[in-house]
This record gives sequence, C-alpha cells and structure tokens, in this order.
Amino acid sequence: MRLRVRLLKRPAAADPAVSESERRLFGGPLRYDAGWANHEYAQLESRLLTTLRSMPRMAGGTLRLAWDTDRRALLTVAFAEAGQGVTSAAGLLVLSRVLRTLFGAGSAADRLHAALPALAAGALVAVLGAVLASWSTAAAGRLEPKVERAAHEQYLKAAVEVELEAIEDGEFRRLLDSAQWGPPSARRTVGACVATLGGLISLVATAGVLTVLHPLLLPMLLLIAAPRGWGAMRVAQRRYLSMMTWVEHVRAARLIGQLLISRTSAPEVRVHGVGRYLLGHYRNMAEHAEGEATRLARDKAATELLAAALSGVAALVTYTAMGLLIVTGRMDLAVAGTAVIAVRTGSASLGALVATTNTLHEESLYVRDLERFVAEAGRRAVPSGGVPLPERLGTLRLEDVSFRYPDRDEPALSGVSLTIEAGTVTALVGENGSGKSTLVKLLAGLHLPDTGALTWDGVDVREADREQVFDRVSLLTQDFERWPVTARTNIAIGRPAAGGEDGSPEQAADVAAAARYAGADQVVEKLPHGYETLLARMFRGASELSGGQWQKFGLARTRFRDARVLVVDEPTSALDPEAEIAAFDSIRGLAGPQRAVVLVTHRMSGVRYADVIYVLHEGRLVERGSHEELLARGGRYAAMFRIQADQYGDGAKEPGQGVPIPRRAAAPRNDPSVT
Ligand SMILES: Nc1ncnc2c1ncn2[C@@H]1O[C@H](COP(=O)(O)OP(=O)(O)OP(=O)(O)O)[C@@H](O)[C@H]1O
Repeated sequence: MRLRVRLLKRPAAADPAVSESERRLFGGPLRYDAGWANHEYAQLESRLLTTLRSMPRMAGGTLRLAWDTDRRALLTVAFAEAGQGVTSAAGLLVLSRVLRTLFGAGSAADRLHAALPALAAGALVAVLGAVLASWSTAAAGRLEPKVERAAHEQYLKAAVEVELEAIEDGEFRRLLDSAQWGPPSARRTVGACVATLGGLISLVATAGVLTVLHPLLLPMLLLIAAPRGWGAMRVAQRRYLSMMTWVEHVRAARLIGQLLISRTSAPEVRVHGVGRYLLGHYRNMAEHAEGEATRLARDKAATELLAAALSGVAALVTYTAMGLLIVTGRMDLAVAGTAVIAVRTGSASLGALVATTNTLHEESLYVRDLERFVAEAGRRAVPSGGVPLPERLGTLRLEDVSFRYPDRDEPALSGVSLTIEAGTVTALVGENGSGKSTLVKLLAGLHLPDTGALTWDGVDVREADREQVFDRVSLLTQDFERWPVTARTNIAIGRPAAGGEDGSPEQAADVAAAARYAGADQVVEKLPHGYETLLARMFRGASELSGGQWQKFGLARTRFRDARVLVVDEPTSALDPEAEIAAFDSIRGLAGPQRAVVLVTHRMSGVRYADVIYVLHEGRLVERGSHEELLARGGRYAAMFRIQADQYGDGAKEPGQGVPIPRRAAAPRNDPSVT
C-alpha cells in the first residue's frame, strides 16, 4: 500500500516536515536524544563572520592533535600552502610583466623576444606552484589518517577507562554517542584547514598584487566576488536547514531498513507479514526525503543564478570602469589584462573559501564533542594507583553497605553486611530486582558503595588499587560477552595474554584444561576447525554456538582466568538439566583455599550445597544460613525453594513443611486464549 505523503508547511528550523509514516510508526520525527543532534540546530545560527571569528578556536584542537601526531607533516603542509600563495602572487606579477612587454612598442617578433625571460619565469613559477601543491597533498594525505587514528584512540581509551557508573549514566552515554563522530571529523577538519589556509593565502596574495597594480582594483574584485560569496554562503545555510529535515527522514528510513534485514526480526518479518508493512513505510519516507532533495536542488539553482546575475552586473560595472580608466589613460592596458585574470582567480578563491569555512565549521562541531567527552571521561575515570591488596585472599567484608543508582530514588542495596571467606561457596538468592547483580558489581569493584565499607582483607575498596581489585575478580554473568573471535581466544581472553604469551604451548595447554573442566572441549571437537574456529555468525566460515554451548565457554573462560574471587551470576540459565548439574558441580569445584566463589542463581537446586546462602529482598539481606538452616526457618528461602520443588512434585519431601507453598493457578476453563 502506498501511503500518502503529507507535506507540511515549508521546513523550518524548529518544525521539520514529518511524513505520515514517521507519525504512525514513531509518533513524530525520529530525533536522537544525542549531543550531535543539537548541531543541526546550532549550524543554522552560523553566519560567515561568526564562523570566521570562531575558526581558530574550532580548528585549534585538531591542529594540536596534528602537531602531536606528525608535526613534520603539519609544518610541510603549512609551508607548501604558504608557498603556493607566494607563487600565485608571483605568477600574477610575471603575467603583468609579460602583458606589459607584449603591449609595448616594437615589432611583434621583438616584443615576443623581449617577453621570453618573463615567460620562462612564469613557467618556473607555475612548476614550483605545482610541486608545492603535490607536496602539500602528500603531507596532508599522511597527516589526515594519523590524526583520525590518534583521535579514535583518544576516544576509545577514554571510554574504557571510565567507571561503569559513567557508562550507565544517560548523560554520559549521550556524550559518548556524540563523540564517536569526532575522529572522522578530525580527519576532515585537517583537510578543511588546509583548504581554508590555501584559499586565504591565495586570496591575500591576489589582493596584494591587485593593490600593487592599481588601488582601484581591489574594491573591484570585492564587487565581483561578493555576490558569489553570498550565494555560496546562502546555499550552505539552506543545506544545513534542509539537512535538519532530511537527516530525520534518513534516520527513520535507515532504522526501518535495518529492521527489515535484521536477523532477530526475520521470523516476524516473514510470518506476521511485517516485511510488506515496513517496506511501504520505507518507500513513503524515502519519497519524502527525495522531495526535500528536489526542493533543495531548485533552491540552490535559483540562488546560484541570482548570484551569477549580480556578479555579472558587478563585472559589467567593473569592466566599464576599467575601460574608462584605460581610455582616459589612468590605467595601463597590460595592468587591466592582469586585473581581469586576477579578479577571476580571486572571486573563485573567495567562493571556495566560503565553502571550506563552512565545512570547517561543521566538522569542528563534532571534534568539539570529542574534546568535551575526553575531558569528562578524564574526570570520571577509574582512579589509578592506591593501597595494594594483600597477596593472599582471606576475607571480603561488606559492612552496612548501601548503594543507589544515580537515576533511581530508591537504593538498590541498603545496609548490607556479609562476609565472603576464601575456600567457600557463597550463594546470593532473591526475587527479581532484589539487588543480587548490584551486589555482584560491588564485589567486582565495578561500583563503589555510597555508604558503609567493602574491604579486601581490611583494605577499603575506595582506597585500594582498583587495578588489583579487578585483577583478583573473575566475573561470569548471564549475558557475558560472546567475543567474535576464535574458540581458543574466547577462552584465553579471560586473562588476556601479555605480548608473546599469546599462542604459546603453555597457554594452549591451559585453554584445553579450562575447556575440559567446563565441558567446552566436547563442543570444540565438533567445530570445523577446532579451537581455531571463528565464533561469529556474521563472518564467512564462522560457526555459531547455542546458548548452552556458549555458557560452557563462559565457564571455561572463568576457569582460565583463575582469579581469587569468582563471581558467577546466573550461569546455567541456557543449560539442559544434565549440563546444569555438571556446571554447578564445576562451579563448586572452583572454590579452593585461596579462592572464593560467589554464586547468583534462581535455580534453587544449584544453591543447596553452598556453604552459606544470603537471601536478598528489596535491597536488604533478610536471611542467612545453610540450605538446611534456611529451610528449617521456614522463611523466604524455604518458600522459594518449595515453589520450585513443587513444580517437580517433590516439594513435600523437603523439610520445613510448615511453609505455605503457593500453587500455580489453573487456567480458567472459559479462557479464550486456551484452546
Ligand atoms: N544500571 C542500572 N541503573 C539503574 N537501576 C538499576 C540498574 N541496574 C539495576 N537497577 C535497579 O536496581 C535494583 C536491583 O537490581 P539488580 O539487577 O541488582 O537485581 P537482581 O536481584 O539482580 O535482579 P534479577 O534477578 O532480575 O537479575 C532494581 O530495582 C533495578 O531496577
């Protein structure tokens, strides 16, 4: 079905046109709540003079980066661009000399002969200009990718060093999102800086030559060039204005395109017929965007025609004035010839300068986002250094710990006190949202307590060397990372090897041992290239694992990491019953004299053999004890255990019979959903 495109009133800054499809699917234009989205509006405010004034500040960050990355290339570009300005000025002066000689007295052969040295000098200047231009191109070509790489590294390094809290903070994420456009923009800023510098120098050189030739020529140049400059500026501003409307259609259409081809939506796209539905909306939005592009093209054509007409009138006035000056003997014919060429070169330079200034302005907005992000990330980075932790692990203690996520009113943990001893298995249980995963993140050093204390053998985690805290923890969560790398690296990445250890026979043996421990070796045996099989469904020749097979890899990675404290959060959700029993056995086996295991799970069968079980409820610890003790108490734990046991029909065999066991409600007979 083709949907009607409803064009609203002409696009304006604050009220872009919205297609019927966007209204229906997204309830309006699809605007990102991201920093860079603001630029679309900021750009509209830009004017040439404002842009020119803020240019040094805008380009400053990128130039500093270029200076740090390859100062030789930067200086070469600057020198070559300045040199080109000088050669273009020299070229004009030589041209003036040639014309003067050619228009002078004597026979044609004599005049031509007399002009030969100047012609030779002109050729030399032209060759020099070309050499300088290619020198600048080569140096800029070397500099640009280096600047992009340096900016990207700066971005990634800043991102990995911040506290987890910052990553979970919406404001910071927006900054992170907007800053990702910074590195490619830094690269383009280098190009725009070079072009702007070149344009400026050549303009100044041309203006200088014209002033030397005749004082009236410079105002004449400005008169001819001004309309074209105005036209270029106006077209650029209209483009910004249009981009604001256009970008939203493109964004919406792109989202729909992704939904149509995504793997996760593929079943519904086919079975529910969502494909045809979304395709119709895609066409509608694309047509809307095409309409905007057509409008823009018409606008541009009209503006350029007007600018050309104004420029033509200005040229007519200028050349008439020049003719009068020649006729009245106040201007030499040779000077006039040079001036005509200089005026043409100068107006072209001015037009190009306006365009490159606009590009510079546009790109530098994204670079500024990157700079803001790097500064903010520095403020929110995990502090380096601190009190070293004891070599041997004794006790991890939480005393009256509370923690609240910044965007929540209620604390996720309140007044939690517990102890984790080396050589034990500690289980954390509780209903959804009771605070188990939050507690795990605190234990891993990912979050710091708001109040109370978390100590590693007496060292408060706030003062401890966080690098060491991370080093002593192994974290296996339900959504652990399925790295798109080989099976071997997927296990070995548990403790990324330093330099030469990667791929060593010792490492291979450790990987194999860890895989055997977790039962992942049987999975590897069936892979086409064994440990060298790439586990990434999106690449050619790669294999994909099932959820349960991945969990075995997760456990193998944890085993390989061999840390002091193993934190395992819902490790068996995708395992079949047999594999689940084996996995819980393996996890229990990981506890050793110097190692503690903290297990979070909703599978009550997996926690019954833990040395100590803590029950969390709404962020508070409500029960503590062994499986038997807690069942005998008949509290929350006993209720949870018996609900699960009851599903298998053996709840009555457990102690703690006094606990009321909620039964699953039977579906009403007349429920229309039950057939
Ligand atoms: N990143 C976060 N930002 C804000 N609130 C969060 C965040 N993570 C968890 N919460 C909130 O903190 C509380 C505790 O969540 P937590 O994930 O620790 O519970 P849980 O016991 O692990 O739950 P589940 O059994 O469902 O995994 C919940 O109210 C949850 O909504």
